[in-house]
Amino acid sequence: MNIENLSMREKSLVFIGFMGVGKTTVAQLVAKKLYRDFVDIDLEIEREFGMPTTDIFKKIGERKFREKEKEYVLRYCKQPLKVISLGGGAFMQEDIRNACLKHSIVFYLDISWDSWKERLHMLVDSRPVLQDRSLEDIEELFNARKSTYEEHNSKLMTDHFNEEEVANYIIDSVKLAWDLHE
Ligand SMILES: Nc1ncnc2c1ncn2[C@@H]1O[C@H](COP(=O)(O)OP(=O)(O)OP(=O)(O)O)[C@@H](O)[C@H]1O
Ligand SMILES: O=C(O)C1=C[C@@H](O)[C@@H](O)[C@H](O)C1
Ligand SMILES: [Mg+2]
Repeated sequence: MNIENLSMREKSLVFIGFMGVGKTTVAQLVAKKLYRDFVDIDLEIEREFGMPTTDIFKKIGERKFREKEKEYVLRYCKQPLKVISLGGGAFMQEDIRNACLKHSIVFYLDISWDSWKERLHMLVDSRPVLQDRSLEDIEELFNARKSTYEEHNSKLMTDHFNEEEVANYIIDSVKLAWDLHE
């Protein structure tokens, strides 16, 4: 497969955004509705190491996690017909951004800080980056990452939509893009 020549319809869909915004949940739904393979980069890394992300960070280190993250994203984003959810920090790596923007269609799921902080209690145990940080520090990280996520092909503010509504919106906008580029 010549990856340089993927058509708009063949390109994989990649979800980016802050941790807990719903990338994994929505990507899984979108994959199902479009009959595509779903790939979650965090899950791929966890499978390889045989342990949850929190343990990978503790026992092997964030650096190795980030290397693996890059390896998996660069591999999958070039393949056709996948729906891929990235980890919340993946897009901070320039090589990942460049590869995704070149080979796939990048959807940025955004959320306001006020809505996001209501989810913190559900996330903290499984997201090592949130552990041992004050709410102020987390808000700073949330704001600091925003400008990097702004390098996308399409964006949705998800505050007032449930998972199903977000997935349906994405599918409608993907279909529109396919039609426009035909
Ligand atoms: N639109 C939504 N409205 C309300 N809750 C949502 C929505 N989307 C996802 N959630 C919930 O938020 C939590 C986090 O979602 P999810 O794991 O999909 O986030 P994520 O973006 O993949 O995070 P990470 O970057 O850490 O992988 C889940 O409990 C999920 O059910
Ligand atoms: O935002 C982040 O830096 C992270 C988000 C998660 O998806 C995982 O990739 C990991 O916990 C790091
Ligand atoms: Mg996820």
